Amino acid sequence: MSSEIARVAVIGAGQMGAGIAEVCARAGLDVLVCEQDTRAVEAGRARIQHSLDRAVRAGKLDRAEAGRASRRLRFGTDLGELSDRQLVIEAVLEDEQVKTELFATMDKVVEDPAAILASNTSAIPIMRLGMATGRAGQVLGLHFFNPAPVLPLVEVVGSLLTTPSTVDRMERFATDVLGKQTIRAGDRAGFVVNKLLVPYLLSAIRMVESGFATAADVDRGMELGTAHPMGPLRLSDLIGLDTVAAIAESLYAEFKEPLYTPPPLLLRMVDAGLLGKKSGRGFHVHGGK
Ligand SMILES: CC(=O)CC(=O)SCCNC(=O)CCNC(=O)[C@H](O)C(C)(C)COP(=O)(O)OP(=O)(O)OC[C@H]1O[C@@H](n2cnc3c(N)ncnc32)[C@H](O)[C@@H]1OP(=O)(O)O
Ligand SMILES: NC(=O)C1=CN([C@@H]2O[C@H](COP(=O)(O)OP(=O)(O)OC[C@H]3O[C@@H](n4cnc5c(N)ncnc54)[C@H](OP(=O)(O)O)[C@@H]3O)[C@@H](O)[C@H]2O)C=CC1
Repeated sequence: MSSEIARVAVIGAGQMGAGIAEVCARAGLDVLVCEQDTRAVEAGRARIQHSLDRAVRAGKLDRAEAGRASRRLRFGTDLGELSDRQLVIEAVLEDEQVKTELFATMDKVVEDPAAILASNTSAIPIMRLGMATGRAGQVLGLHFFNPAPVLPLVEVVGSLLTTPSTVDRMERFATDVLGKQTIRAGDRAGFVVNKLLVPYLLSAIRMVESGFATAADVDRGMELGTAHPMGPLRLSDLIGLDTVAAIAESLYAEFKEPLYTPPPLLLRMVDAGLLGKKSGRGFHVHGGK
């Protein structure tokens, strides 16, 4: 059944939306990428091209196949173009109001009543997104990991109202079509991975905030001492400090446990526009965005 999905859309072409769109195009799907304006479209297009070129340089992707993947991507700014899509994956910023408004619009615009609406949210309960639509049975979380073309996992999250056939179908789609590996997670803020990962990132930020250790030493400690590919401050910078703060807010709102509260240093860095890799500076300075 999963092979029936040929026409997908990805909304948002930031670091995750671009990565998910690339994964879908490389899997042979017809991909529409929607962004807010032409500036964001061009930034998203460049992000995907850069990543495809990188895969070609690394010998992971044939140049001709990269060209075919590029040609499977179409970009636009008009959500009306979603009308013929069979699956829409939302990957805009981690803001519940923005996402619920978008789900309501997607529901109106996508014509096929059997089409599936998915969110790449890091932590927002799927039920809230489903309830913004008239098809909560076909709304679920498809949570990719950064960088999406590289990391194999997709968390599949059904809400209380998502039909079991939707969850089964999307699990097969993620494995058989996209070549990912899946786990199922319950519909609680943060699902499985972020509920474990984010308190660790917040603890590392608290260590830096208190002067207990420097960001460089915390990162070196975890990289050299536990073989993590990147330490928690560098990883927070990769994710985006605005996104880390938003995930912490969702976790705290759901569980009311102090370990989920965003440290003031994190909030001040977000206020200052020090968002990590995407803004050029966070806990570390980054050469490229
Ligand atoms: C917040 C959420 O909701 C959920 C999340 O995503 S949590 C964050 C999860 N992500 C992580 O934990 C990332 C941890 N870090 C890593 O896995 C690695 O450091 C990394 C893959 C990002 C980079 O790996 P590295 O070995 O340091 O660098 P590098 O050698 O440049 O890259 C390794 C490979 O990834 C590829 N790669 C790295 N960044 C990439 C990107 N942004 N896009 C595409 N490909 C990328 C490289 O091309 C390279 O491919 P080859 O092995 O085929 O050459
Ligand atoms: N970063 C990560 O490691 C991971 C993030 N996620 C989740 O993926 C989603 C996207 O995150 P990420 O790609 O990192 O974020 P980015 O900041 O890289 O991209 C966010 C995207 O949302 C767009 N956007 C901003 N405001 C609006 C709006 N009002 N309406 C529509 N689109 C808007 C942005 O466009 P513009 O450029 O014009 O502002 C941009 O394309 C979030 O839900 C996040 O939690 C999931 C897994 C990992």
